Amino acid sequence: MDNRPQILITGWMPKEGRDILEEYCDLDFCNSEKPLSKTELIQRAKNKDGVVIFMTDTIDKEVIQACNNLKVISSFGKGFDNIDVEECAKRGIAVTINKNSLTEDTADMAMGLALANARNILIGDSEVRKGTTRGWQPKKNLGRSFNHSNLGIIGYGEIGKAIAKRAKGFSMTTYYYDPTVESVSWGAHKCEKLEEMFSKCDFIMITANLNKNSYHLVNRDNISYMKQGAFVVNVARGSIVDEKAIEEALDANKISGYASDVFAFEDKLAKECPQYISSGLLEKTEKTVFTPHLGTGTVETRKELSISTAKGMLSVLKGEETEQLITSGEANMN
Ligand SMILES: O=C(O)[C@H](O)CO
Repeated sequence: MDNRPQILITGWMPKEGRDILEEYCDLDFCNSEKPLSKTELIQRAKNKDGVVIFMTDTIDKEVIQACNNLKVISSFGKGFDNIDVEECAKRGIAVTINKNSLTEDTADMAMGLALANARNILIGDSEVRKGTTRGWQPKKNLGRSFNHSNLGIIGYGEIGKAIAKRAKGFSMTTYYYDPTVESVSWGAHKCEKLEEMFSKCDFIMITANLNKNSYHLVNRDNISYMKQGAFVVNVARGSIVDEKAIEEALDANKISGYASDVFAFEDKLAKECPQYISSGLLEKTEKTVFTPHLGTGTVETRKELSISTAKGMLSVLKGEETEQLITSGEANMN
């Protein structure tokens, strides 16, 4: 790097990553938790060599075309459904993501959501706080066992495998659906068809990338193959499920629960662009558990993400190889 590259960081990012970048680059750091508007984003990114972006930014064709000096976009995360990767590839802009930094915490979150949902942890918490319980009762709030159940994982990448590792500790039998992966790690059984997996599993966990193949992958048709009373857990992207179909399946008692950290309203790819979670889902407090995209929300993981994002960007700027690089919008499901 002859001249110091000019880098925009579009939002707040832990100091550790900024320090790494600052050694080699000049930073324009938006120290804010509120995403930049498209106009502000273009304004600040257009003369930069690199941009660190977050899942709340939309890097579409218009942004990419307006920033014709850009050499690298580094996402502070793993998902890249908010970036027009094909347009980047066409224009020779490198895109880096974080393949491993968030694996373990996201897998923990999936297990936590499943347990909270199936074991009525939030309902119990609410009763204790309201003083509407006498403590132990013989048949009130009975949940379903998580241990020794059948688990189905959609998307068997790093997060899927980290969930399967945890499932072993719960003595679960694990299946996965991922056409791009052949793996027997953690004793998981591959299912060629989603319907086949659905028909076997008590818990379904979604960890796949959102792209045009996985959009509404869990839909009205294939929910009908799910075991009566199954639980669905989503730590990937809201639009991988058809939220309306989930709502109907809960109403019909086809499934017992939906626990999700992610929502269609967050997704740039969502065709229907909902404003928020439907009131129909929100009202089902006994059957649903929701968290506001906290899968990577630990001090440790956010720090690790900042370091790894900075390193990914520097590798590109220095012309070094990095496994963080992605080149096509149709990368596999992991
Ligand atoms: O894809 C990701 O990186 C996460 O969902 C955002 O924290």
